[in-house]
Amino acid sequence: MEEAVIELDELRKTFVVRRRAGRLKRTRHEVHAVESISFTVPRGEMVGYIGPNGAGKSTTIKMLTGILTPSGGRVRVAGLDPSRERTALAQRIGVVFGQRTTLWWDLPLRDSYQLMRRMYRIEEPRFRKNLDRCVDLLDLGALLDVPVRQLSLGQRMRGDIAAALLHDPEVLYLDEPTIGLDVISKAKVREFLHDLNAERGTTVLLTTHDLTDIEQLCKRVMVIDHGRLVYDGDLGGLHAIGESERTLVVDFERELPPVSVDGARTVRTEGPRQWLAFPAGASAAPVVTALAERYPLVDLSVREPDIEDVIARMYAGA
Ligand SMILES: Nc1ncnc2c1ncn2[C@@H]1O[C@H](COP(=O)(O)OP(=O)(O)OP(=O)(O)O)[C@@H](O)[C@H]1O
Repeated sequence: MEEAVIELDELRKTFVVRRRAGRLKRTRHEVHAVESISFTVPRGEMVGYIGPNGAGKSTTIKMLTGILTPSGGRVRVAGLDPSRERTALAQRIGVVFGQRTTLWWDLPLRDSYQLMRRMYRIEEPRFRKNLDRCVDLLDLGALLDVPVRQLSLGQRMRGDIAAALLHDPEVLYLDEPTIGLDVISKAKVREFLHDLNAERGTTVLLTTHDLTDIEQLCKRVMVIDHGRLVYDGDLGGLHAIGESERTLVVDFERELPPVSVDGARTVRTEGPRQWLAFPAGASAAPVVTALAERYPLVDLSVREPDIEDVIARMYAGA
């Protein structure tokens, strides 16, 4: 059997919050952020961990890193109990939060990496090797002497990914690694993660709102909602359950009544622009051909369903 690197067994986290109720009174509420989640991730797998806002994703990741202590259940990462053995675990995992940086704002990237080397006690040859590899594959050469605050979001994200990998972690948690990035930066980050997983066998748990990240990187996706695991399988299966749709955004030469073509339906019109929905599993080509034959097209683009949409449909169909 494949070795499990991440193991969760009926893991729970409840927060107690006190709210003001009147001038002096405070009432006590329990927030069940994670309610009995169980799953395992074998070594070398790259898994998507998705769900709507407030579903419990960050709380799970915080328990996997040891930042938060579970209220119940069991968690093991690389054979360690994260909250009890947090220091030992830190040597085995890497974490990247898209919305925050672990780098020193006023220091050049190079100096941040030196500080990481000391914090993680990485021997010089290993540090050199890993840094050279990241600099090469993430295109960081020209940025090493730039203070972090002067980097663009995409450059900073690449810098953060490198920082998380200098100590050769077996497991990498990525929380929204492509958020706010342009198309080229997204592609660069995805290609790097793909190669990292393929070449080094790093186990990756990826949280994202961008379904294309999952499509391009993960065979397996887990969906969490209201603190519970509601799906564990491949993305195709998720689309099938949710009967999700992609949207063709079409600009015509002039304002038209809602157009009609086989395989798609107009869901919105605004001036010369119309939005046509079609099944996510189908090709856009026949719809585009039919449109081009019958209507004066100026431009078009395809919009992927977002995760909220897929999950909402999953419930609607259930
Ligand atoms: N420290 C805390 N104290 C009280 N409630 C909390 C705390 N942290 C999270 N929560 C609550 O727990 C629930 C799950 O939050 P969590 O941040 O894990 O969701 P998420 O899936 O990561 O959401 P997002 O996609 O918005 O980041 C939410 O209802 C949130 O308000």
